[in-house]
Amino acid sequence: MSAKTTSEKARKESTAMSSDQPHPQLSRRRLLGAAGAGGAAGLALGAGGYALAGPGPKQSTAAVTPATALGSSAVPFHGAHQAGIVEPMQSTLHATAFDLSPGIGRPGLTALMKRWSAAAAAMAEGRTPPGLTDDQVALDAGPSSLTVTFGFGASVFAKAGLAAQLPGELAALPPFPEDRIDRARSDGDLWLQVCADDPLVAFHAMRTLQRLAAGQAAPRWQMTGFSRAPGATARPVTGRNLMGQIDGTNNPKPSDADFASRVFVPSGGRPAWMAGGSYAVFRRIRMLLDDWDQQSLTVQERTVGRRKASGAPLSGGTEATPVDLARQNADGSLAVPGDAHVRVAAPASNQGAAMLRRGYSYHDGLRPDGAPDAGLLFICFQSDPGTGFVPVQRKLARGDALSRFLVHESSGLYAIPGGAPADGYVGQALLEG
Ligand SMILES: C=CC1=C(C)c2cc3[nH]c(cc4nc(cc5[nH]c(cc1n2)c(C)c5CCC(=O)O)C(CCC(=O)O)=C4C)c(C)c3C=C
Ligand SMILES: [Fe+2]
Repeated sequence: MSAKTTSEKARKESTAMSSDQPHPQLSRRRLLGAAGAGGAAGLALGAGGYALAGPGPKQSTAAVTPATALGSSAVPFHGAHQAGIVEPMQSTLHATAFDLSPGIGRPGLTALMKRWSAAAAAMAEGRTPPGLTDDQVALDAGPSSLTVTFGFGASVFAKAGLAAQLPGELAALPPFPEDRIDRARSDGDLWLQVCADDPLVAFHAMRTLQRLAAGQAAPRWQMTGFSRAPGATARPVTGRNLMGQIDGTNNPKPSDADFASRVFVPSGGRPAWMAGGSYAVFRRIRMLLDDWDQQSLTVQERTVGRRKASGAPLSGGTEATPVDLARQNADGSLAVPGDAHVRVAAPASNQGAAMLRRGYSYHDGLRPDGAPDAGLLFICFQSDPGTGFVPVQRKLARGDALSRFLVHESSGLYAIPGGAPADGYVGQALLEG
């Protein structure tokens, strides 16, 4: 099987982030060959010791032979969808927004997307990207499941002379009650989500892409997030957020019949250049952890609607048991309280609205009052934010018990084009359409 076929097949087989089973998505990650240059075959074991199928990607002579399965694990850059959406979350995130430099226009944006795509593809295989003297920050490491996901903000379309191509789905998010959005740390013409299982690999990729943009796009804001390190738990489990909750259980799963239509714009959808793409909502949500930590376990569990230790719904069962929103306690009260987060956010409470969440924790030290500047870099992907994030957040902002412990501080909405073809670049259908 060719590397391309392997990559496309693996993408189709991708599944959602949370599971208490060995993660099927790990089959999409491949080990770079240990034999060095020239496209050596993939190794037999993947991250966590799961079997991996197919040959490894070709390596240039500049490729490093990594020491461990974690470092060797590679996620293909090319495919029908961009990488970094359905893959299991890596442990480090850099989210960066850029603004185009004045006068760059469509030719400059096209050149930048070509350069960025070539660099991301090379780094995803553990190769030094073309066009730069490498800073050697990741010199000793393999790709460590590096993914780079590119997005276009609404503001880039007019700047690039592409106003007619602006999707209606990129209309500004409405203001939500209690929002405290810092516009300087929001929006942006371009958005990059860089994720990897090694912090130095993630930093190197983010920094390399920033250097490649010099003169054409300048960083507007940059944030760093973290998730669980691979291997920290005895078996793959759903991650926890900084409030201590198991977070990600009820994400849409690729095995759901409507998964693709919820997350991706179909081929034949509008606009045509977004086929295979998605829309990402980004929110920096600070947690009032000092207040949260003062609540009893009972209050904390009733706030979310799930047990803190196990993630099981208050209506009973285990983490995997569907939430029974109708279930009553012996005294006739609702087992899952009326304002519990899982009730208010559930598709059943929002005309079926759903999104694929892929958020990362952040911790940026202390605020002036001594409270932790910490929370969740909430990221979600959906085929239409108007039937995903927007109605759910509208409802949460009005009547969610968890919102009393949260402050939304920055916000962004980005069109995530479909994946780059093997010989192409991300955004090609827009920029050459
Ligand atoms: C607008 C969408 C959402 C925002 C913003 C949001 C913030 C947020 N959520 C948690 C913690 C949990 N969320 C959980 C479930 C859950 N959350 C949303 C949406 C938003 N959350 C949805 C659609 C769901 C699934 C609801 C369902 O169908 O059951 C959970 C429970 C476990 C899980 O299913 O993932 C937790 C815990 C935090 C801490 C937070 C902001 C910081
Ligand atoms: Fe949530």
